[in-house]
Amino acid sequence: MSAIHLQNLVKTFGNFTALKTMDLEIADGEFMALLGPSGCGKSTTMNMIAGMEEPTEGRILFGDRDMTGVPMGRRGVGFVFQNYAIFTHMTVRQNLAYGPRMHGKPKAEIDRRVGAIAELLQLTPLLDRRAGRLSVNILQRVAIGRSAIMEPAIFLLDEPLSNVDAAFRAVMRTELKHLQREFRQTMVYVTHDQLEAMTMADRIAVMDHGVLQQVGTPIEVYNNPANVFVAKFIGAPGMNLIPGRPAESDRGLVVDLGPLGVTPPLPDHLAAALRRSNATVLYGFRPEQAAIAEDGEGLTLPVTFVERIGARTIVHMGQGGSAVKAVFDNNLRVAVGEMMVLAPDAASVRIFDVATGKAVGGRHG
Ligand SMILES: Nc1ncnc2c1ncn2[C@@H]1O[C@H](COP(=O)(O)OP(=O)(O)OP(=O)(O)O)[C@@H](O)[C@H]1O
Repeated sequence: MSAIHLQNLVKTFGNFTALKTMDLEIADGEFMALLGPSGCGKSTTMNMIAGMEEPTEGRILFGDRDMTGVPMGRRGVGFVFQNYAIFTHMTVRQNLAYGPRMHGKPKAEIDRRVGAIAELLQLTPLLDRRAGRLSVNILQRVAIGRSAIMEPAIFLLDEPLSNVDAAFRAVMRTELKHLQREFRQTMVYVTHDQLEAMTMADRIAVMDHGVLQQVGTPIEVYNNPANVFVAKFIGAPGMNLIPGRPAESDRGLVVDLGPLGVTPPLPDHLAAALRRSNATVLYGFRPEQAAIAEDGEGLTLPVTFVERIGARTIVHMGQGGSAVKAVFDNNLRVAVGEMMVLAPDAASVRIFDVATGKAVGGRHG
């Protein structure tokens, strides 16, 4: 039985539909990220799970219990928002102890829980400091601790790291994952940051414009995006997508990319799927999954920009409206204006139908 089951949820505000039929099952103990750009309906979904909003249509089940219409306070969920809610006149210890105290827990139990959660979130040295004097980073950590200390079976976090600085965010990604494993919680985590989703989540629900686009493990959504939106949104940089037409060659089916040349032959399953249609397609490959073609056979493009980011070099290429990026290590010597011949890794190539935006050829290995 799933811990949370969203059944055909719809949410409208007046005549605006923020969520168009969301159907999602979250397993017990699973870390599920709701990922998508601003305004895609992530928070609306989360607020309905928490009980802050009621769905216009559909049901929300926790286990086999229908929670639709049950007030927030009786759903037994922990909730952490982007903007931490902390009592600034209290110490960190008093903030952490607040929930268990309100629930009438015995002092020894409160002390034990405060000690454990402070240790987990590295707050032990700060326990007797007044919250009002602490940095935003630490306050968000206290806010997470204050919710986590209630040991909720379902823990909802809505962009909890968006106000903290980058270095601290990296630390917190590890700590939150650790926290979730420690307490074996079902965690639903809203973010627009694919790095957060990719590094922490067991599965990711990718959303756009109020529509669930794909649900899968981080590696599934990276390797096998269901459509063009997911292909572009996941990955940094996102997948290269070049318009072209399938064409027969003496070596098998290829894609004619116009001024960029002709691709290497497609793997059999893609060729078979494409032969059935005469569609215009997008030829997709990840910037990390292409090499410089030593034999000179591949997509030929002029270099327009070279970005050197520590260990990686991102080479931007472009011609006739097609922009392509490729990622190499930092040993690459290349200059703007040079022609580059790229050979995408055949097994990683993905094809999308231009008309529907959907991946062609089903799932890949
Ligand atoms: N109470 C409301 N009344 C009217 N429109 C709303 C309301 N709440 C949300 N919306 C609209 O619904 C859409 C989805 O909002 P939601 O907050 O769920 O998006 P989001 O994916 O969480 O984005 P963000 O990260 O920007 O919060 C947005 O267009 C938003 O303006």
